Amino acid sequence: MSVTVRVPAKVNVQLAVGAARPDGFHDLANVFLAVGLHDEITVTPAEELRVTCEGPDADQVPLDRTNLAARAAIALAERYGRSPDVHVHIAKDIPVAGGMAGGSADGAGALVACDALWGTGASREELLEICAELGSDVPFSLVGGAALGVGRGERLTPLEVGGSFHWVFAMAGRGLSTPAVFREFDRLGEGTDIPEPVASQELLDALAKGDPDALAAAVSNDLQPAALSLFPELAGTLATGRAAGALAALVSGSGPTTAFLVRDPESAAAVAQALTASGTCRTVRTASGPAPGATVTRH
Ligand SMILES: C[C@](O)(CO)[C@H](O)COP(=O)(O)OP(=O)(O)OC[C@H]1O[C@@H](n2ccc(N)nc2=O)[C@H](O)[C@@H]1O
Ligand SMILES: Nc1ncnc2c1ncn2[C@@H]1O[C@H](COP(=O)(O)OP(=O)(O)OP(=O)(O)O)[C@@H](O)[C@H]1O
Repeated sequence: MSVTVRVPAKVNVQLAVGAARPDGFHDLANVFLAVGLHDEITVTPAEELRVTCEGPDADQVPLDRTNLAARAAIALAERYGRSPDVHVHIAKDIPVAGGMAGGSADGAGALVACDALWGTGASREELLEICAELGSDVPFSLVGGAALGVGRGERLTPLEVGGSFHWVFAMAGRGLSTPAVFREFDRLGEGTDIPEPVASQELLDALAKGDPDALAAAVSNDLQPAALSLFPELAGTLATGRAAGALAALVSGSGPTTAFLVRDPESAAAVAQALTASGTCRTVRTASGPAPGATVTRH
């Protein structure tokens, strides 16, 4: 018997970042949109907890107990006083260390899968609490759709979205460490007054209307200057997508994946082709959002 769960990647259509808190984290106004790029997590009863991974980036995924999927299984097992002895298999399509919440997706997926396999009957609130302990992005990977995250990004309010938005994503040749990007944000902001992060009303209205032009005018990412400072070549990728007709071009979360909002699938194909031809990125993918959160696909 095994359970398979499908979990989406995310792009941050707004990422407003406040000053560093005493605990080292930053308060955020984080507007998440789940997009149709997925990891699939399968859990099967086993002699002991073990993790395997397949996919283009599999060699970069830790297979020990630091893997977020393993940590999720352990956290749920501890809460229910049982052993976490499962084989967790990750079919990985979300780029690793790409700013698209790949590890977080696997954490949320393993949690939902183990919950179903073990029949723990945990409430949604309990699962979200465990997600928040695992990482700031993990609760959103569970709920999907679109949501505003405040605090570290873990306190979510679901958002209404009036249509589907089309995106092109350019994956870079190497990853960026999320803590390093936040540290660079702190360094670049030294000596300046950093305002409280707030969600943009224009952006929320654009999402609610499903209006890509209005969304393009409102997207923002306060981590982008820090990501570009650590990875200057991304500027060329952003310029290539803009020149090919993207309505907006931005770094996804902490990067280095770059995200291009486009009007329709035809425009997506043109932008994807230009990015591929430019040789400024490793892989190019198209996807649309919102996409549903962690979903059991086989039980
Ligand atoms: C950049 C984003 O992906 C945007 O959605 C998230 O804010 C990062 O979420 P995540 O990868 O789940 O991050 P966590 O595992 O919670 O934290 C990793 C590290 O990122 C930094 N971090 C993360 C979230 C936050 N609100 N402030 C931070 O400063 C901290 O250095 C932390 O040690
Ligand atoms: N299941 C997992 N998949 C990928 N990386 C994992 C996983 N578990 C732990 N990690 C570790 O987490 C690091 C960050 O990987 P991840 O793919 O989650 O980054 P990310 O997508 O940039 O995250 P975010 O967008 O949430 O900031 C990796 O370099 C790896 O060492």
